Amino acid sequence: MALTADAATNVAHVLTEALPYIQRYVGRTIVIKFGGNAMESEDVQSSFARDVVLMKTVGINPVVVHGGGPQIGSLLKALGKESRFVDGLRVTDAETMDVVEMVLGGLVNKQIVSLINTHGGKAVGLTGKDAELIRARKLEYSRKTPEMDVPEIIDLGHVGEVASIDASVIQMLIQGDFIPVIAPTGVGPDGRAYNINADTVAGKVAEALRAEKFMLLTNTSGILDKSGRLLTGLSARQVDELIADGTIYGGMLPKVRCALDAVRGGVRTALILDGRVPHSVLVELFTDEGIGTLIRG
Ligand SMILES: Nc1ncnc2c1ncn2[C@@H]1O[C@H](COP(=O)(O)OP(=O)(O)O)[C@@H](O)[C@H]1O
Ligand SMILES: CC(=O)N[C@@H](CCC(=O)OP(=O)(O)O)C(=O)O
Repeated sequence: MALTADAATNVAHVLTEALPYIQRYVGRTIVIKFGGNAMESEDVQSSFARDVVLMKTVGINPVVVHGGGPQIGSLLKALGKESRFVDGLRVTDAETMDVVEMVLGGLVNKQIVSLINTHGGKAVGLTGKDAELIRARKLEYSRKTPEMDVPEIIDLGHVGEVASIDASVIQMLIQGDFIPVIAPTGVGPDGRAYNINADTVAGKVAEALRAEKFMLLTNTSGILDKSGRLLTGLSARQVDELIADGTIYGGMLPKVRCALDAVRGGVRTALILDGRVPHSVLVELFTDEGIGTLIRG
């Protein structure tokens, strides 16, 4: 059945609105962090994969870094192990580290790779161990509240921080028209695996690639204020205030911190947006309105 004249005008409007954005982003790299919470529905995974393939098809270079926190939690639970978090970071003993590698590098990574390929893309899955893409060291974690005289040191086990990113393998894949899909596990100097927060890895990858845009897809419409309203744009100072008064907490902490680091490290824009909304990546990239919270340096 043919479109009505009104519907045809709407379709034409959407397509032409996208043109200047496509022209702006052609040849540029966009790093997308796909969070474990956002990826829980099959529809969302599928629409995400289509968006990524569409980007690549029009000449943009998407690089995917995924999470998988809830998926790690489910397997740990099935194995009778409890998950414990400190400020959004999973306390990772040796057994947990094995599960993290299995779930992130195996299950979740291959699921995303396979979906992108089903939609006509050429995705290649990597962990930090592949070509030593993500070199890591143990994260020495400490925190201090106003009531404490000295900072409290907390041993998070096999949790790492990024020492360096070797972007050469990613660049090679981009040039070969592949879509890199990266799991956030790092490798230490002794070959040991480290569990790194996926937001942190994605931010460092975006910096190393000097990405045009860094998009963090999560399970809220962006950063919300105390009454649940979306904050559409935040400066570094506003972020500090929202952390200090407890509005930003838990899993949102690594997200805002790495978004800030990324924009300070040369990424043009960082955004936190709702990955549960189908095609949120395309709406953000190709429409005048955009969605989510924009983080400024
Ligand atoms: N100010 C805030 N606005 C929105 N979400 C927040 C805020 N502070 C904390 N959060 C929490 O952060 C969560 C997102 O982080 P996380 O669960 O780690 O997601 P992901 O799996 O996508 O990385 C939200 O679901 C919410 O519970
Ligand atoms: C150290 C640490 O906390 N690592 C995370 C890695 C996965 C992740 O970050 O996944 P999401 O993006 O889905 O939360 C974890 O073990 O859950």
